[in-house]
Amino acid sequence: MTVHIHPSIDNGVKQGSGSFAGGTLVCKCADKKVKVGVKGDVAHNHACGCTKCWKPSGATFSVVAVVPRENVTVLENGDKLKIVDTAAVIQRHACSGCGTHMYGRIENKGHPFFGLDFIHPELFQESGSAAPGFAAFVSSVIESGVKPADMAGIRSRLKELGLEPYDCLSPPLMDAIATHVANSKAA
Ligand SMILES: N[C@@H](CCC(=O)N[C@@H](CSCO)C(=O)NCC(=O)O)C(=O)O
Ligand SMILES: [Zn+2]
Ligand SMILES: [Zn+2]
Repeated sequence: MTVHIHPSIDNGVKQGSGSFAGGTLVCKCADKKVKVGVKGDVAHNHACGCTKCWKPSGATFSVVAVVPRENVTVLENGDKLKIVDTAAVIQRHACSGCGTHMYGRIENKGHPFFGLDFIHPELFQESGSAAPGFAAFVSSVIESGVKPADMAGIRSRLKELGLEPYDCLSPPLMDAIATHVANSKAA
């Protein structure tokens, strides 16, 4: 069985240049494209199996990373952006023309990841941004219709690609969340 994870990594994970200075995210509309500028490189890039992150056609996983929110600026056709789910922790601003999620923003100041926006590096018109380094919410692909029997093959392929599979976030990110919670309780 051929396991498709995501078109940007199915032929191997291409490492970033290490000096990506930022770029422009572009939606998939034929005209009046939404363009979003991002300063600097991305961090914590990962494949995400959750049902909420945007996946291109045919992908089982999304590829999603974070950048400081102050580094994100809507450049063109921002009037086409609509929040997918205003009740979600991550408010995903999607193009109403093509459905592409252009950036996801956390507005809850108490959230461990407040200050970071979620973006999809494959939308950069420039190459060289940091590569994905792990896979998160892997079991969640079952919620999107993947058969439980296919999970062993999916985890095996992720490992082959060098993306350690986790059913939540990576240990460093889970530690960061727990540290934030502990500090909030202590305060
Ligand atoms: N099983 C659920 C999991 C959804 C989920 O918790 N997703 C994470 C990771 S998104 C990027 O890594 C999350 O933080 N979600 C917050 C939000 O989406 O607002 C499912 O698959 O739906
Ligand atoms: Zn669009
Ligand atoms: Zn996700």
